[in-house]
Amino acid sequence: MRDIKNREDIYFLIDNFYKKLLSDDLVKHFFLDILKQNHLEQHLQIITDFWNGILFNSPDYKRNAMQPHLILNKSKPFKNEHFKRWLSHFTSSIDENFKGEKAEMAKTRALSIATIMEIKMTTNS
Ligand code: HEM
Repeated sequence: MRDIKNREDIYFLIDNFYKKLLSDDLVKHFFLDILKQNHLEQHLQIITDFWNGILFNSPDYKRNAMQPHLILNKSKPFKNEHFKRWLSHFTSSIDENFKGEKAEMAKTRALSIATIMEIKMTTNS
């Protein structure tokens, strides 16, 4: 198995990750608006840009990743079990396909951002 090496690999990873999220009854309700509006492809590209920035310092993602979650949390509360499931799908999507320094970096960063996100949600709601 090889490491994540470019944007194409990240897209492959994210596409795989979202297949797991969208077929999981515990978390799929968060994504229904995206599906309803037919925005899945656009969303996957945004998430790919985000990770391309984290792993390869690409400047393409210039938005605020925290904001849409804080807004969504008001109508669809995020609980610890959702974060745990999100992280487990993210981690398994990586482990099933990639191995190496970037693969480890992605898992570590996902855990730290998810932890911060969860804290922000419980202090803002
Ligand atoms: C329970 C866990 C999570 C769920 C259910 C979730 C769900 C979502 C949903 C539904 C959106 C679209 C929001 C919108 O456009 O209105 C979104 C956007 C996004 N999420 Fe998450 N998310 C979770 C955790 C995370 C974590 C931990 C990260 C980062 C490591 C992350 C990164 C992003 C990014 C970059 C966007 C795009 C924001 C933008 O529009 O610029 N998410 N997420």
